Amino acid sequence: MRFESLSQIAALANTLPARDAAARAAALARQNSLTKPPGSLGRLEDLALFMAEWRGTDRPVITKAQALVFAGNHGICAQGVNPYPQAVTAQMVANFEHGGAAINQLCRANGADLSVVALDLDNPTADFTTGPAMTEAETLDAMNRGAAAVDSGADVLILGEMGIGNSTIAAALTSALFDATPADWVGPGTGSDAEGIRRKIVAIEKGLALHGGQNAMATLAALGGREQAAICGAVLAARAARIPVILDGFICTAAAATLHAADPRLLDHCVVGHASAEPGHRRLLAAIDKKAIVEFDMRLGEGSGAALALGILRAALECHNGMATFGEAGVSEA
Ligand SMILES: Cc1cc2ncn([C@H]3O[C@H](COP(=O)(O)O)[C@@H](O)[C@H]3O)c2cc1C
Ligand SMILES: O=C(O)c1cccnc1
Repeated sequence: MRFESLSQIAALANTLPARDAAARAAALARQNSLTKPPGSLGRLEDLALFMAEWRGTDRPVITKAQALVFAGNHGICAQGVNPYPQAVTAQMVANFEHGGAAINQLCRANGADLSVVALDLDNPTADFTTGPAMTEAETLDAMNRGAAAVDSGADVLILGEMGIGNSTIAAALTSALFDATPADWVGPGTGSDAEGIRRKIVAIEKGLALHGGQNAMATLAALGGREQAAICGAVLAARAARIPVILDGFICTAAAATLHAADPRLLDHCVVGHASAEPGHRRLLAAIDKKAIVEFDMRLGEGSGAALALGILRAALECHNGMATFGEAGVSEA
């Protein structure tokens, strides 16, 4: 999949694959024949049907789970919005590569193959308080790198991000896309105090004054960053290959929410792994009408909440595929 222009993105909702209603119906029929009262596995049943309708089979399996973490650096750090220095982005990329980060452990625990894609870390995007963060060409390049990283042989894709300062980027995007009250979207990120949070709000207000009122993809270019654009590219490439996606916390979901603002159908194949403790995430989940799989008071990023939720998804499919039917087990029905 290659993106040539930002103005073509919204219309992809008309041409990309849609849910397979027949596979979903067949999976539901199986589910209702399994040795349990109908619906008694709650959201595990919803997840199995979600996998069925995107994989196009009544017995979906996860043979290969791919996890992708995109990393980028941000000019907005010049506004003092980040407690940690920008150098931490590259240092954490090295940590991912050496297996020392939380995401490495959560991928191993839940059976995902992790790749990290560092996007021009030595060349941060522009400070959006003084001009657009990215040109259209830079945005498209990052989207294409995100799309190219997707393994079309995967059965599920976990997405995450690393980029010091990007909790401000996420709140800027959600303010511009959903409602222009930055104070409703900003939070501590890695640990900003009240003064730091005030600096975030001021920076976002300046960004909205300069770049507000544009369409969703132009907003991504003006206020977003490379890892946000790469997440959008990966979400779309996954859709083209009918690969369901697990989004992570506030920052990852805010990136993908750009696509929702372009056309809500573009996120039909995405679930949200966890509800982050970053306060804007709850509000964002309501705005895009999605319910997180788990709520574990995590606020890390890196794809950590999505990787944790992969374990739940695997459990859902073990039940769906492995349980006996009433007939097979000789159990009496109601
Ligand atoms: C050691 C470390 C590991 C991380 N892993 C993810 N993040 C998370 O924190 C950053 C966003 O927060 P802020 O906007 O406050 O900079 C992102 O890089 C995000 O992935 C980390 C942050 C740190 C410091
Ligand atoms: O929810 C997130 O994605 C998040 C929250 C704080 C810091 N980094 C990421």
